[in-house]
Amino acid sequence: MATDSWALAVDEQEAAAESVSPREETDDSEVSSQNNALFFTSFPTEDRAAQSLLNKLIRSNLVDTTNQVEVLQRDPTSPLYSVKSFEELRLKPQLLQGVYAMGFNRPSKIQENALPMMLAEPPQNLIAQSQSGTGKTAAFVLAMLSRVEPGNKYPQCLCLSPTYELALQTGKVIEQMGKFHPELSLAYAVRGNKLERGQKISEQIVIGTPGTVLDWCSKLKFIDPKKIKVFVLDEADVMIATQGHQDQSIRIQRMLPRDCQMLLFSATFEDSVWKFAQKVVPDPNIIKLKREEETLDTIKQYYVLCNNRDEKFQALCNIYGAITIAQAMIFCHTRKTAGWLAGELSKEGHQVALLSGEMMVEQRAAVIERFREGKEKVLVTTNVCARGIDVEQVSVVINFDLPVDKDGNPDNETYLHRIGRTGRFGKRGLAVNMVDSKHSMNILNRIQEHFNKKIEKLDTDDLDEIEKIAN
Ligand SMILES: Nc1ncnc2c1ncn2[C@@H]1O[C@H](COP(=O)(O)OP(=O)(O)OP(=O)(O)O)[C@@H](O)[C@H]1O
Repeated sequence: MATDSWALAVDEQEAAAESVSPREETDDSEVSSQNNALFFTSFPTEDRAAQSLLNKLIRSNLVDTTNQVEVLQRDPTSPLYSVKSFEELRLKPQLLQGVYAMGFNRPSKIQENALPMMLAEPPQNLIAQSQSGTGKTAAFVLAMLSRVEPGNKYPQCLCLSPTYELALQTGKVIEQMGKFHPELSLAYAVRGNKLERGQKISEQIVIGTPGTVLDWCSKLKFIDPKKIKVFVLDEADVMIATQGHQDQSIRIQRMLPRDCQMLLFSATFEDSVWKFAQKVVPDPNIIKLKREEETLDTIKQYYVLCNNRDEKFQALCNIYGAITIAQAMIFCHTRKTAGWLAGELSKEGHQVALLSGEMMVEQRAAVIERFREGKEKVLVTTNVCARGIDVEQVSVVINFDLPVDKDGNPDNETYLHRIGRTGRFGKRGLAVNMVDSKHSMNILNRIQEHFNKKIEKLDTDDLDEIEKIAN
């Protein structure tokens, strides 16, 4: 594909429209004098004595942070492996405190490799790929927190997320990691955060979705883009490959100073997107995975043969009947199927949450929050939730429908992001794909070929077999 025609055409199909809903980008820049305390955060200092004790316990390993992670962080073939400690990464003391308070013992591979590049002087650009759930967010958040000058009360770091709920999630990570830096503050440039016209914001870090950030930088002038030192694109490939996001991101980039540091992160980069990224980011450092490294061995992948939707539902019930599932995410192709499935699961007595693209972004964020808190154990969704969402307890991902693009071809990137909602940071995960036709078997085979990874067949009528895969 030529680099100038790489952008995906606006997707006509409902399913693709879900992948990144444009909803959060519509008309979110109205000006009002509403109270926005929710969207502006300064970082409080906590009880330091208690915190320092906790830090010591964590460092001395008296507070357990799952054995599995410990083991993987010592395995050179694991993406969590690291030879360095956080101290060796030369983070500021307040950030070290933040990192340890979050329960992190050692950096992951991407953190160990990317941080020195991101913190080098003079600042260097970076395009980085690392598997889902391996700590990319923490990596670029630490870079931003390291680069801001707290005494300067204006935005210096700008981070773009493709969706409202991801922006909120990343914002929470910034707040947690920066909480020992009381003089730092964060603004959320998202739909619903309405400011007085003419206001200049004083927060040093801004996290937001592209449409709102663009308005804040241009039309509304809440941010002076010329003062931005670090520009982060999270889920960079989807930002580049989605027409609306791409236009907005490029327009923001053009307003930034020439020497502004650009950091692009994602778990996946389709070839044409990767080439484009290299074109728009001057002299980047590059961290790229080989194709066979993209999938995580900690996520076991299976498929189930069915003949129709009802059989897929029955297979799902059998899985639930055989194994204990902490929390599950189930992906459907359309809102309609997601709605139907959520209804059927509820009838079976499951606590189900439904999340799809037609919901208001605030509603979507609330649904995710309830799911994160464990109020619902099953989240039925579409591609709108395929990326980035980090809920530790998700032990199973079900592809009720396999991910396909608008031409009906396998959407390998979405597949990887969907199954990556489980198996976060060394946890074990299970991904089950429902295959209901020759066509979907063909899709599955092509996904296997793409990643050169065998997806095993599972007979869901055999309860013993299901039990085995969960062990
Ligand atoms: N060094 C670390 N030690 C322990 N846990 C960590 C560390 N770094 C990150 N984590 C945790 O691992 C989980 C996954 O991290 P994160 O969300 O940053 O992954 P990601 O690579 O951005 O994933 P995705 O590709 O899905 O967006 C989070 O819950 C995070 O708190």
